[in-house]
Amino acid sequence: MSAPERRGLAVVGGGRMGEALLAGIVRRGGPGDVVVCERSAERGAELAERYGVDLVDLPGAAARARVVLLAVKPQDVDGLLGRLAGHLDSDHLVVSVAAGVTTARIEAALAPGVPVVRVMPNTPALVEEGMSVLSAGAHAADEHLDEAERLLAAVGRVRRVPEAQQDAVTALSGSGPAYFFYLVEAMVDAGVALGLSPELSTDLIVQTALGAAVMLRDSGQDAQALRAAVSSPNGTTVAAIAELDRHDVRAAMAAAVAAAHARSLELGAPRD
Ligand SMILES: NC(=O)C1=CN([C@@H]2O[C@H](COP(=O)(O)OP(=O)(O)OC[C@H]3O[C@@H](n4cnc5c(N)ncnc54)[C@H](O)[C@@H]3O)[C@@H](O)[C@H]2O)C=CC1
Ligand SMILES: O=C(O)[C@@H]1CCC=N1
Repeated sequence: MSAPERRGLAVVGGGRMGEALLAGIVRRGGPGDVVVCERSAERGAELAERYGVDLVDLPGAAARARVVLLAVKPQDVDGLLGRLAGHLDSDHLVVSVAAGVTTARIEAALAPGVPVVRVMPNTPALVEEGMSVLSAGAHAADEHLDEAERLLAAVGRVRRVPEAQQDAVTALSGSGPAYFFYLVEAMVDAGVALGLSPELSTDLIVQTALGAAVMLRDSGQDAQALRAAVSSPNGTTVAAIAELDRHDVRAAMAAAVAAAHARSLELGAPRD
């Protein structure tokens, strides 16, 4: 008997990241061949209704989809694979976004030869400004990377790295949106402390963040040059940056990224 013709995509795990990817992919290509599988029945029903996709169980996900995208927490990956493995074969493509979890660990839980691609996306995928970084597992050929790239390209930019770099990528672009949100929280609070309303302070900072990001992307100048252009001699910006240096904000950022990297490695360590 020949293998069944499978098409489409199953998103397994419809939490914050699963939904961000689902939303972007459906917005681009429509709900067509997309299904969702979610442990929480209530959450699953909410996603099915919101995006017009079918809600399926794990066997249903494997039966309907060629690409099975795992978006559960790293701690839940092993349990999930234990229930899913028997339904997957080498005609599937497994795409995992779980931080830290290596392709070798996923492959070990699956039938021999099932291709696995590890991806580190980020939540701006929700607004089609995601950064997704792909690595091939042992059985993933270029065609599998191309397929994963086409999928993720619907929600933003895509790059490829050797898997050894994925924990560093996770610490930078995976967690990175949170670092910018943290800065925005601090800047809005600082504006409020100076007497601005929270609404005005937020508006000023969000537009400033957006403008700065577009300049970083489009101006052809690097961050240091752009910062120099804001910093009038003996002016306000120089006074502000001196305070950031005095509080060693660069060292704090380096320590934060190193902590995220270490945690990604920890999450990837095989379970007992
Ligand atoms: N949140 C983020 O910014 C990013 C998250 N990731 C990765 O994405 C994965 C998910 O993270 P979040 O969405 O933040 O977590 P989350 O906790 O919001 O979502 C996980 C979802 O998976 C569901 N789930 C758990 N076991 C399941 C199973 N056996 N079958 C079906 N559904 C199941 C849960 O009910 C939950 O809705 C993690 O591995 C994380 O490392 C990667 C990049 C960025
Ligand atoms: O915080 C986490 O573990 C996930 C992975 C990268 C962003 N969120």
